[in-house]
Formats: sequence, structure tokens, C-alpha cells
Amino acid sequence: MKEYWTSLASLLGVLAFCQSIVSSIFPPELRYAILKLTGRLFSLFSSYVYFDITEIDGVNTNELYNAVQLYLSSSVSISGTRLSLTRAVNSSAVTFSLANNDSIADSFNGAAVLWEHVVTQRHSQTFSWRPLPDEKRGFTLRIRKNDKSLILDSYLDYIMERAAEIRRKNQDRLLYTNSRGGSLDARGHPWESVPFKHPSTFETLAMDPAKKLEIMRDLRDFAEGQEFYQRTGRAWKRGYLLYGPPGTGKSSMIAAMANFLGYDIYDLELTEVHNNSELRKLLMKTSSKSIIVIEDIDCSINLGNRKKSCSNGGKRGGSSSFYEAAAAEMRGGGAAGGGSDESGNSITLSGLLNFTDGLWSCCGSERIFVFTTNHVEKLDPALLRSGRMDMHIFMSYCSFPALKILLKNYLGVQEPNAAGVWNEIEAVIDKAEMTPADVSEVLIKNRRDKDKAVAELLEILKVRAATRGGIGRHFETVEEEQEKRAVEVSKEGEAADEFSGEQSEEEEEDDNKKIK
Ligand SMILES: Nc1ncnc2c1ncn2[C@@H]1O[C@H](COP(=O)(O)OP(=O)(O)OP(=O)(O)O)[C@@H](O)[C@H]1O
Ligand SMILES: [Mg+2]
Repeated sequence: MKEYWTSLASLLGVLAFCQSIVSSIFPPELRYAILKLTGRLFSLFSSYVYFDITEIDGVNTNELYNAVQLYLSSSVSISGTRLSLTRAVNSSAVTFSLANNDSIADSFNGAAVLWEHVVTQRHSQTFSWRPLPDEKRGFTLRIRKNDKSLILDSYLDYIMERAAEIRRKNQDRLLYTNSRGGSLDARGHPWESVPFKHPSTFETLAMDPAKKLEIMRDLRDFAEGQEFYQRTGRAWKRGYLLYGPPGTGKSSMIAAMANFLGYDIYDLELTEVHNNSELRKLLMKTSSKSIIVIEDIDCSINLGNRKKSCSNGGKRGGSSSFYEAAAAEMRGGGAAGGGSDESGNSITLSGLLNFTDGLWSCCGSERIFVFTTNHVEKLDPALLRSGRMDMHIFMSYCSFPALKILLKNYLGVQEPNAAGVWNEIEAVIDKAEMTPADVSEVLIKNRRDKDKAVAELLEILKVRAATRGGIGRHFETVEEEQEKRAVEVSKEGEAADEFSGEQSEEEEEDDNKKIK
């Protein structure tokens, strides 16, 4: 062993001696040429091939460098011994990366590769339109010559994909709004954004578990469906209509969808959009992997008179239905659809549907449109056909299975302690027609005393069930809601007829009196 160390030390000594001779005898240019030649000779006999991926390629940032850095961050965190830690702006996660001049082994399809992070000082500042960093950074990838064709292309593609995934996971998602109207920011963007931190998830969402699973499956199929949409020639987008009374979780569902898929949200305020071309610009500036939301679609916009006042409890837009007016536009060849008001606003249904439905829908991919409404019965059936809104989701009053989820969320209990309470709640909950928002209020107020919370909830449920007795039927489909509405309208019509009939009888009497 001792002999081994002695011979290694003497070998290193010889190398150092040779290096000092080369440095002292040869001028720098020749030294560089000798090193290059040695490198060439070395690579000729080497079984490896090397690829340099520099951070800055000319003056452009090399996307591949950033991707490799992110990709390696997921593996160095497990196996590295010296790591760099960073936390990007708008991010709540810390990222690991390979420290300077450190290396790490990886494998792909059975082939071993070695990554080295090479950092050197930039000596002379070469001319550039923008200042370059003091350090020259890059990755060197070492692979076996035999593996070159086997792994190179697919390995780099794989790295790009993985990096995009990690970036999405690390970065906080954003909530965009067009509340600034049509004006653009300094970078020419019409959307304003804030980090999206809504805590709602499918786990915390109180609704029928089977329905929840169905929605989650649908969303997952959509997100993983790139190949399917490509093959079938369909634009990679999906539309959801969420409808139901206020406080049943429509907005919470949108947040849960975004958190489930890791998508950004674009909250499209239609009352701020002045015309179709503005709408087109807004929608063109949305990114893929996003959910475009139009809340309260029935009163978002009044094509006849687009004032922002809304008779619907502070909801957006005017009281008349956007869809009713828009449907009239479709049927009547644009009379209502012109949508111009005194202020020159002209947004039409076709402008919106061109993006959800028409040719423009394929500009940008992997996008979900979500429309919400409290009054599905007001929507024109022609506007609810498949393809526009692929899934109609009824957010109902709090059901028994939904209540179980709320009890678990707020009180941490699976079942009430007192015997019999469970059955009593189950007996009245549907009749009581309480929204999950109302139930949540009661549970939050009494969250320190679980038994009191459950007892108070039962009391309220009983009172509400008694006052609302018999109404407890839920209209689950858009068609049912619309049928119900049609019956109401025809009853109103009959009442009006009767009223006008009575009047005419009275008038007849008057006339008779006059004649007499
Ligand atoms: N299904 C639900 N599951 C869990 N929490 C819910 C649910 N529905 C309502 N909530 C609670 O009630 C509050 C209001 O719900 P949300 O804003 O999602 O209702 P909404 O249906 O969008 O109402 P609106 O029609 O008025 O916009 C939420 O903050 C949430 O805490
Ligand atoms: Mg809402």
C-alpha cells in the first residue's frame, strides 16, 4: 500500500514538472494549441463523447441549460453531497441544484450518463448588447459513444418535459384578471396577475363522492389526453358549466380544479371587455394549462344595455341573461347580438364562442373553460350543447355525504358522538335545503365545542326543514331545471291570461252599464 502511494506521489510530481516546463517554454498561444491537441488525441481514444450546454448561447439565454438545471435539481436533492439552494420569486418551494464544478451520475433507458456543472470566471468582457454575468456557467454531459444515437434526442426531450413539470410544481400558480379593462401593461399584457393560493381541494370540497370522482377522472383524462385530441382532430380544450344556488361551492370547485391540475386561472370579467377584438386579444394572451373562468354568466353581460349594475344580489353585469340575448343573436341573425350600446360597446356571443368553440379555440392548447351561473333555467338550451360545455355540474344544497366531509374538515369528526343524532340529521338534511356555506358557518362558529356544533346544526336543520317542508326536491340536470322553469313560465302565462280575462269581463260590465 505504501509503495502505491509513493509511486502515485512521484507520478503527480512528474506531471507537475512537465506542466511547469510547458508553461515556461511555450508561449500562451502554443500552450493552448498543445492542450487542444492533447484533448483531441484523448477524445480519439476515449470511449466517451462530451456535450457542452452553456448558460448563454451568444447573447441568448439557453433554454436547455435552465431545463437541465431544473431536471438535475430533482435528482441531486436525493443523492448530492454539496448543493446550491435557490428560491425563485413567486415560489413557495426551495430548489436544489448542483454546486459549481460538481458532477452527478444519471441514467436513461439503461445508459449511464454523467453531468458536470462547469463554472469559470469570464475574463474579458466581450462586446454585447446586454451585460453578461461575471461567471461563465455550463453543463457538460458525458455519454458513451455507443449510446449517442440511442439516448441523445429522447433524453434531451425527456429533460425538457420533466423540467416543465418541475417548474409548474415549484412555481405558485397565478390568478389573472382583466379588471384593468383593455389597457396593456409595460410588457404589452392585458392581464394583471397575483399568486393564486386558494386552499380549496377536491378533498375539502363537500359534495357527493361519486360525482367528485367522476369530475376528477374527467379532468385527469383531459390533462393526459394530448395524444387523443391530436388523433381525433379535436381542439385540446374542455368546457364545464357549474350551476346551483349561491354558496354551494362553484367558486371553490374552480379553485379545486386549478389545484388538482396545477393550472393558472384567468378570471374573465366580461363587463370590462368592450368589443370582440378586445376579447380576442385577451384570450390570445392566455397561456396553455389554464382555466378560463366566466362567473355568473347569466348576468355577466347585458347585450342590450351593458351596464355593470346587477339586480342579482351584487352579482356582476345586468339582470338580463347574456345567453338569452346571445341566443336571440344566433336565431335572429344578430339583432340582439350587435350588442352595441350608447357607449359603443359591441361584444357578441359569436366573439366568445369563436374561442370556446370555433377556429380560434385551437389557438393555445390544454385550456379549460368554466362558466358558472345561479340561474341555469335562464340559459337557452341551444347554447348548452355538447362541445360548448362538455360537462354540466350541479352544485346542490348540502347533502348527507357532503355534510360528512364538512364535519371532517371543520370539526375533525367522522360521526357525531351522540347516538341517534346521525339518523336525525340524515332525516332532515335534504328537506332543509341548507347550502354548504350555511353549514360551514354554523360549524366554524362552534368549532371549539364539537357536540354543541352538531346539536346547533341539527336544530337549524329541523327548523328549516319544517318551514320548507316538502320542497326538498333537487333538480339535478339542466334539462330538469329548464323544464321546471318552462312550467313556471306557462303558469305565469295562464295567470296573466286569467287576469286579462277578468279585466275584460269587468270592462264588459262597465260597457253594459254605460249602455244602460
Ligand atoms: N361544496 C362546498 N364544499 C366546501 N365548502 C363549501 C362548499 N360550498 C361552499 N363552501 C364554503 O362556502 C364559501 C362560499 O362558497 P363558494 O364561493 O364556492 O360558493 P359559490 O357557489 O361560488 O357561490 P356564488 O354563487 O355566490 O358565487 C366558501 O368559502 C366555502 O368555504
Ligand atoms: Mg362563486
